[in-house]
Amino acid sequence: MKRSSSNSGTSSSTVTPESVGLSGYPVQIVSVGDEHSFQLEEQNLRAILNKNGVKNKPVVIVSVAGAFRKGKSFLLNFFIRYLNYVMQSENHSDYGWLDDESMALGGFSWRGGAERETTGILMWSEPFLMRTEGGEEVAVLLLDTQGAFDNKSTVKECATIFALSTMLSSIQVYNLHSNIQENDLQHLQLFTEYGKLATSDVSDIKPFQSLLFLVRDWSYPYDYEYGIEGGNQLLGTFLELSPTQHEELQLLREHIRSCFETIDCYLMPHPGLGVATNPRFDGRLSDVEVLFKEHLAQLVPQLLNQENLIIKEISGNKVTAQDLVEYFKVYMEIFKGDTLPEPKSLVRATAEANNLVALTTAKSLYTSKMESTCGGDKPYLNTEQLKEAHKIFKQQSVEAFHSVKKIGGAEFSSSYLEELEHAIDEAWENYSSANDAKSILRTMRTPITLFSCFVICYLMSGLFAVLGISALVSLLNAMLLISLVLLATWGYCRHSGELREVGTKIDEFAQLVWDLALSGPIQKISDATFSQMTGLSAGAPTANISTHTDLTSGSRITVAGSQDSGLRQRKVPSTLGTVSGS
Ligand SMILES: Nc1nc2c(ncn2[C@@H]2O[C@H](COP(=O)(O)OP(=O)(O)OP(=O)(O)O)[C@@H](O)[C@H]2O)c(=O)[nH]1
Ligand SMILES: [Mg+2]
Repeated sequence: MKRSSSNSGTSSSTVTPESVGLSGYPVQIVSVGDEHSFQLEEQNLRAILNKNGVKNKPVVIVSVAGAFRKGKSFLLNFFIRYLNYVMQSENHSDYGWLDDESMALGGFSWRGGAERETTGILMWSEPFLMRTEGGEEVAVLLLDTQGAFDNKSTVKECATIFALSTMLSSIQVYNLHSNIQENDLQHLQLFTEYGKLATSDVSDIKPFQSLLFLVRDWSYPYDYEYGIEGGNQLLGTFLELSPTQHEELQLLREHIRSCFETIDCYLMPHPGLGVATNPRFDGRLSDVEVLFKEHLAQLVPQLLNQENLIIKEISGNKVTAQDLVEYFKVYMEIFKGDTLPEPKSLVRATAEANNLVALTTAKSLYTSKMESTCGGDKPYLNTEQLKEAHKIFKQQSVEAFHSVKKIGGAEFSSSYLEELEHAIDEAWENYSSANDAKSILRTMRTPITLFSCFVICYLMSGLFAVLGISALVSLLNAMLLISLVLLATWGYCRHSGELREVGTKIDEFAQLVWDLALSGPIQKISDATFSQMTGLSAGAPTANISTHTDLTSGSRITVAGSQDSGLRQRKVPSTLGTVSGS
């Protein structure tokens, strides 16, 4: 996983993570190519999200976005300090997390100076495994983003970074400076349109979860005091709808409120000139204004303590770390164009990823069950039992697919369902032939058949010789010879790996002989053994109740169902709601 190196700024220190004892480091996951194009660093992203112990965990994604040079990375590093402290402390308490006033601030690269520092989008290399208030273990991911409105980025570039981080985060911190301005809302315009479309049919799902307007260097505490109360009063005024407002402003405010589950505002005091203008400032708290520290101590837990962690959800489904890769890929595709995507193509992109994730999850359910039933190291399984297992696991997999709420409607999902069933049927072919290969009978069928022919011909020719029917004797001798030659040739082909077609032809011939002449009697012997052992007459379907062993847990399952299928007959919902499914 490639770590990102901090730009060699013209001014003060950029404190490296290891210099402050951090084992994690910033990883570039979206880089800016020439021509202002964006590139997903998929390998880097997978290296973080596909880690064992992380990939199946629901994710909390905290992103900080906004104008450049406004302390975004600086703030994120206090998030890192807080999360590390809580993870390492006794019973995960955050008490005293800011006590160390002499420690320099490391993590995402930050520094003073006029030139921008952060480019693209970076993710902290170590997800923080935390427990939510409900006790669910989640992976907390931190995203640092390229600042907007600098002299090197196009408007589209800034809007794309902001859009990507908003689409992908569960908590978007919108980092503003000194006040909330009307144009700050313009950035949210795209989401209001997207939000309307994405939730058009299901009003109880909001497309985005938490948006925090974080106003840095707030200088009017006499109007609205520092903190979340003052901030939400300011926000209330700012987002207020009034009849005298222009319709456009009214619509924007209405839609913003309808897009985010929670919208808050926090007013942060100025950290002091030592922070803002001292080129040698290294982030130690002893150089920071007391009031700023006090509000850090309030703001950061407000976002990150376990009661406030917000799990990323898309169309009502929790997103796991490995799902997130699919969403990143689809969104990167859609933002690749020269212009910002239309809201409806954003909805389509989300629907694609949402269905893809449902398909991948359902498919891995099938393969994990089949692996534990007839995987590589499992012994040969009777074909009928294996077929039954396949049917049951396929049914469960389809049900799992349908259980995920979908965006885009049943029509859109049907192609993914077909793809899932096709993939399962393909996998079934492999499992069934792999299982066959384990059956001695199957692998040795050709030599067993040829050798049985040889013995039968030998015995028969002896019998007919005694009876004096010479024509049959010579015929049987010829057949005996042929089976011997075929057996020797087959052995050579298998051993040397040459003349494969000849070997296959001999297998086909032996299969034919087996089906015609041998399988019947052998089947009778095995049925007799089966009824001897179970007291049941083999093969006859039991009226309406079929029992089978749940081949994963080994427990016996009795299912009501038609005589021959032994399957739970369950009607699969035919259509799904446009946004939320069955
Ligand atoms: N005035 C002020 N300066 C701050 C604040 N927080 C950090 N800084 C300073 O702002 C400068 C930039 O900090 P960064 O964290 O690199 O800013 P950024 O927003 O990540 O900048 P880009 O990566 O270029 O987008 C540093 O000198 C910080 O010390 C704040 O709340 N107010
Ligand atoms: Mg930065």
